[in-house]
Amino acid sequence: ILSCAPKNQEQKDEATLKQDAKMEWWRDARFGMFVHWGLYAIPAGEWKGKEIPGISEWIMARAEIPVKDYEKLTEEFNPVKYNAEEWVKLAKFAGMKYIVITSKHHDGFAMFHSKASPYNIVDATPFDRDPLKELADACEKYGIRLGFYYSQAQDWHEPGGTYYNIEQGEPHWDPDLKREPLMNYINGKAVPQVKEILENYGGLDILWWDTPRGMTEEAAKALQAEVDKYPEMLTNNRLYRPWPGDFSTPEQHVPPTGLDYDWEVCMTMNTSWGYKKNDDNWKSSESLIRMLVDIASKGGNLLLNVGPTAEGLIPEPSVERLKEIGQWMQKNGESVYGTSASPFFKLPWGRCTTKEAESGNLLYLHVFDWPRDGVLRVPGLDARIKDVYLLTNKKQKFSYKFEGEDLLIHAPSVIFDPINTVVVVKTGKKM
Ligand SMILES: C[C@@H]1O[C@@H](Oc2ccc([N+](=O)[O-])cc2)[C@@H](O)[C@H](O)[C@@H]1O
Repeated sequence: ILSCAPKNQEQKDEATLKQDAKMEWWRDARFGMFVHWGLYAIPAGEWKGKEIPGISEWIMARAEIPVKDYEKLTEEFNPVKYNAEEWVKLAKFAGMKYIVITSKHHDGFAMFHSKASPYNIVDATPFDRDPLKELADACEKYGIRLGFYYSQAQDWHEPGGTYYNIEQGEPHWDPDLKREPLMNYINGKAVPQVKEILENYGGLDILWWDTPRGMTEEAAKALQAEVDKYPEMLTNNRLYRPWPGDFSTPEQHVPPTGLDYDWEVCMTMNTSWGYKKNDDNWKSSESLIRMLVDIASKGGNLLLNVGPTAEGLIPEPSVERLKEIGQWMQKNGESVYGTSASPFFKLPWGRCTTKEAESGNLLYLHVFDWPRDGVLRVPGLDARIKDVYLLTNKKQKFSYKFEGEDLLIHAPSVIFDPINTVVVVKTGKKM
């Protein structure tokens, strides 16, 4: 018998209640936009006319491009079609509640105005605007929370920065980049830049570190000291392997049974995070909607990625999918936002999310495939049923009966949403 009543407050200790308060907006949000944007959008997966395999934001490493050659990309980076409000409005229409953008990725280039390093978009390119300042203003205007991704360890531009095979003692691919101790880079660039992004953009809601490769406790402590000045800001689990942060970050996969702490899946819509012109391995909007519901039914968040072009435009296939996701979320968002995980282990026809209602609970049954016999079986539901209706048309009621502990819902012949039909079961306390 599954009681879907959440653990009551008094059982929770002080620290847990504090963390719950800190995580509440994020847990309710469930859905955010990840943005990988930088110099790598220019080569877009090709170098000297050759297709470079793998994710495009790693082209400098994959193609072993010397720093002085990669730096030349700054001369032609001028995203004049960039319109922060367009991005934010698109995210908002899709039903996303927060945006996390790459302020600096592993290539070391800052997508914000940085006094700590001249290798930044305002001082090193013809584009004399700070795109992250404009994004922060647009997020403020449209009520979207904002986070910055910052590659704290890997920095392929700096002598002290780490790189992917440093832990194996391999040399950096650019022999001209004389190695220096990590703390030179941490104290000389990373800490000053983290100060800048935490102070100069209206206060961030999330700092999304990546990756702990080559990090030391000393370096992590130096960076964490800056974060501690913003106790309400969330951070992920990628600063320093032993430190969990506020949430974990499964990459490109959904944990089969969820995780028993806060977690957020980051996922591409195609294969590469950064813009890659020949990467057309696009996931369908149907699979992306069902993925969001699957993740919410297991108590997690989805951070869905876009890789804008060097002109500053979100690729059309991404725009199309975000609009289709938005059409579904406009009608069914109630069954995702502010919900908790399913009380059921596995449901043959779909997924379930729950929400506490004034006098009982709401079960949102997400029907991916309606049973051919027209009967929806909800196994082992120990609750008094108050109502069963279609989320998108509350007047559309469903008849039901119990067969033992299983609730059987009978579906009259109505047009269902082939992507995902949400049937709401309102339960009350057992008499
Ligand atoms: C979101 C992605 O994050 C990292 O890639 C990772 C990081 C961690 C794992 N991991 O822990 O499996 C895998 C890829 C980055 O290297 C990549 O470019 C992108 O930004």
